[in-house]
Amino acid sequence: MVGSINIEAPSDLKLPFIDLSAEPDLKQGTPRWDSLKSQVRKALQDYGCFEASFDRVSSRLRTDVFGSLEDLFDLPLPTKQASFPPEAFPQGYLGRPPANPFFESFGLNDPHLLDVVQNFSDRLWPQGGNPSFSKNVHSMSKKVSELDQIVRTMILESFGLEKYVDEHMCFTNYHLRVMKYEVTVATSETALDPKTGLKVHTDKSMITTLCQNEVDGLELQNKRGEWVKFKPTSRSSFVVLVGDSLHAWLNGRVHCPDHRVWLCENDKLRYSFALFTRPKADNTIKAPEELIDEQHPLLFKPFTYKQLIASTFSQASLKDASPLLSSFSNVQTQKGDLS
Ligand SMILES: O=C(O)CCC(=O)C(=O)O
Ligand SMILES: [Fe+2]
Repeated sequence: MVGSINIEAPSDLKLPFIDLSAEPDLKQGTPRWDSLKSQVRKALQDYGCFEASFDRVSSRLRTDVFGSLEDLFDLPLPTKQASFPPEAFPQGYLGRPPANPFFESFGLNDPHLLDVVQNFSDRLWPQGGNPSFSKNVHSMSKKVSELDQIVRTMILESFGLEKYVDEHMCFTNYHLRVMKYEVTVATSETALDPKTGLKVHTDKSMITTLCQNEVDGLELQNKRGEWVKFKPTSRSSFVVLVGDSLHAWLNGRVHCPDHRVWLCENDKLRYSFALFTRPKADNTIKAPEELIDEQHPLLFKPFTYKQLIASTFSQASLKDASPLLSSFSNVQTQKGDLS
């Protein structure tokens, strides 16, 4: 929820760092798995997020993905705009919000499926697509979806909810958003802070898994209200964060962090890649009975993801947010809105 924004907050706090590398042997039931799942639970209770190292994504793939994103955003504006019809929203080119002309993004559903990414690339590069773009973005999305599934399995196990793991995996789908942030000097016409990136928001997803090029800027608020600047421990890591849907499904057991992007390096472009694990639109988010008792009364009446998005939309301040941001990111969802 939006609190007062303390820009001068101490910046020496770090996100918890959890090594989810496959080696040595990341298997359910091993002592390493059990120790990692406790770390994940603790991080999500305190911060609602953590930095994950995940060696299934090589540094080569990561470099290639960000190269592909540069190719994508460098396409001529009419090509980007014509790539998807407006009714495909939130897929395709999402433009530059009037309130923040230094930010642009694309969306794509099911990016872990190769034919979906190939179709996207055929639309953007009509002369034969862009095979390396498709290969890189598909491969990254697939591996990040594996990271999401490891994390969700750990979360459910850590709350004694292992019987719901299969159901949980079928309950959701994936949406990719890729973003470019330009840093520029504010002018009197734009009256924007030059460091504006992305306003404070919570994600509506279950889980969001993020990575960025070498330009930092993400800041997150822990449960004590302290802002933590994300300063990666490893340049090849990911940020895993809890969205409103998981917060509600776990009946408030984990923190759902407000976060924003606040650019500090004035001469560099920032690119980010975010895989949102979202409930399917008509699925009902209802906390399992194991998490409801006298000490933990039900916090949210059951709601569908579609209702969550609609409720967010209805509160949107459309004058200063793009349709994308107002529907998916930049408007807060108070507990009461869902009840
Ligand atoms: O670019 C980033 O690092 C964060 C993006 C984000 O918070 C979002 O798209 O919801
Ligand atoms: Fe976000």
